[in-house]
Amino acid sequence: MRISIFGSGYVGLVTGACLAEVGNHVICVDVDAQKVARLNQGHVPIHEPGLDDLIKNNMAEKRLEFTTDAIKAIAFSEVIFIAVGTPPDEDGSADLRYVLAVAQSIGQHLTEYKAIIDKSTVPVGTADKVRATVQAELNKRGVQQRFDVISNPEFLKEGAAIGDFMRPDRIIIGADNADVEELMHELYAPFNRNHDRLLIMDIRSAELTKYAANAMLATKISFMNEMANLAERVGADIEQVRLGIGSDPRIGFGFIYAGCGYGGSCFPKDVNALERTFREYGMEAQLLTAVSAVNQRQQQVMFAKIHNHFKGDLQGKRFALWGLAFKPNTDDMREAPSRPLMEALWQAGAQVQAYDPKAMDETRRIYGERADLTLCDSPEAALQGADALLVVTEWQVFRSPDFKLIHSQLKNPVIFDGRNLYNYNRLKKNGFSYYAIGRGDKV
Ligand SMILES: NC(=O)c1ccc[n+]([C@@H]2O[C@H](COP(=O)([O-])OP(=O)(O)OC[C@H]3O[C@@H](n4cnc5c(N)ncnc54)[C@H](O)[C@@H]3O)[C@@H](O)[C@H]2O)c1
Ligand SMILES: O=c1ccn([C@@H]2O[C@H](COP(=O)(O)OP(=O)(O)O[C@H]3O[C@H](CO)[C@@H](O)[C@H](O)[C@H]3O)[C@@H](O)[C@H]2O)c(=O)[nH]1
Repeated sequence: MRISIFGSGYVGLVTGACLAEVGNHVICVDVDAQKVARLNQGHVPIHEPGLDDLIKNNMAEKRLEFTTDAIKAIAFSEVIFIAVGTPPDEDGSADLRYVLAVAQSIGQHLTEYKAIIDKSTVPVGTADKVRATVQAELNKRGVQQRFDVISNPEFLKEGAAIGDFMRPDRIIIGADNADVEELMHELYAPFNRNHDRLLIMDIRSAELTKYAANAMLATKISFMNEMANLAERVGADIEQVRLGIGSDPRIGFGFIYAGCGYGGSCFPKDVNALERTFREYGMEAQLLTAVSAVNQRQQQVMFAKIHNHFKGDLQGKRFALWGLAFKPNTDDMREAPSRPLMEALWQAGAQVQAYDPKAMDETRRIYGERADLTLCDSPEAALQGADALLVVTEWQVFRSPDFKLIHSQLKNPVIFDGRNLYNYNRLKKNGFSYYAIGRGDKV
């Protein structure tokens, strides 16, 4: 098929590369001319495992191209994906201005039938707004032209995005007629060979499914974080509780890891946006309000433990910080728990010596040069002369470190582990002060 994709971010690039990989001809459009120029030179702006090769190979095979030329992309394609950002507005609701700008542009240039597929995460009712925006532009031009709007929310996880797209658990399609259902079956056939992964439903249900999925996952995490805080008080170990409850298949092991809070570009924003949707309809989202509040508090828990350990005196202290990205296998720092932690430490007069396998450039971009932040070349370099080690992101490389080396490099053998990576008793036995999340240390 001939496909165009508006938005060359995480979702647009992965969608474009994967659809090109199975033989489609894909044009990716972005308004960021610099990004497009760099993509055309083979420079992929994000770290996502496998994405570089997929993009380069498909560009070389001339199945994938990048442009700022929306008119060319609209004219070329039978199917148009909208995969632009839907960042939070001031009140927490999803800002639809980028989605509707694409819809407007489609309406201005539509000359033959197109299927418009919304892949961005958008509140219930957005497909209607997209349809109305396109139609208004057609009306202005006095053009009568049929088009369809389809909801097809994306469920990829950063760091595992290619696998998620190529081998999806499910492909949600919100459609309102049989022709587009058939078109969607054809589009997704290469990803749908062994089991039928397509779940076709009405458009509003598809739009709500996306928010409900993220809100459920965020709820599981906040629930466990709340339990972890209780576990500390009552002398229980959340890691044992996790194993104990996860083995009940009705609960499952996924997304029940306690830690220093969830981050990323999706959970915080989508939980808030869903809460706003409740309010818009005169309802109160009691559970979701609590899920967000628990997460915000959880992002402060590591700092509270550090503050208590050092009896409030953090002025001039130095901290080795392992992990800046919001999760492993990405360089994405959006809403990363490392950020409020570093900012609180700086506020208290402390210095940070940080290392992350992929997010160093992004950290430099966000914070620039500052005297209280040193970006180190290795996890070991970050340790030198530090008063304690803080583990914020569970990169594989941090899982089995050389504890003797850590002991010798740190000024004090103290570890604050925001991801419960280490053996609590062994570290205590080896002379470390070890603070994890929900593991019995009543600081
Ligand atoms: N990042 C994820 O893991 C993920 C997963 C599932 C769903 N989503 C959702 O998908 C959407 C996109 O997320 P993302 O992380 O890829 O965003 P992103 O911020 O990484 O990328 C969005 C891109 O859209 C471009 N853009 C803005 N206006 C445009 C226009 N009019 N025409 C063409 N391009 C335009 C921007 O320049 C940017 O490059 C959001 O709604 C998000 O909630 C994200
Ligand atoms: O048990 C867990 C699992 C995750 N996290 C944290 O939760 C955040 C989000 O993790 P994850 O869901 O793996 O990453 P995302 O790439 O943000 O993916 C989520 O958000 C995407 C955007 O909507 C959806 O497409 C995905 O299905 C959904 O998992 C990260 O900070 C994790 O550290 C925990 O604290 N405990």
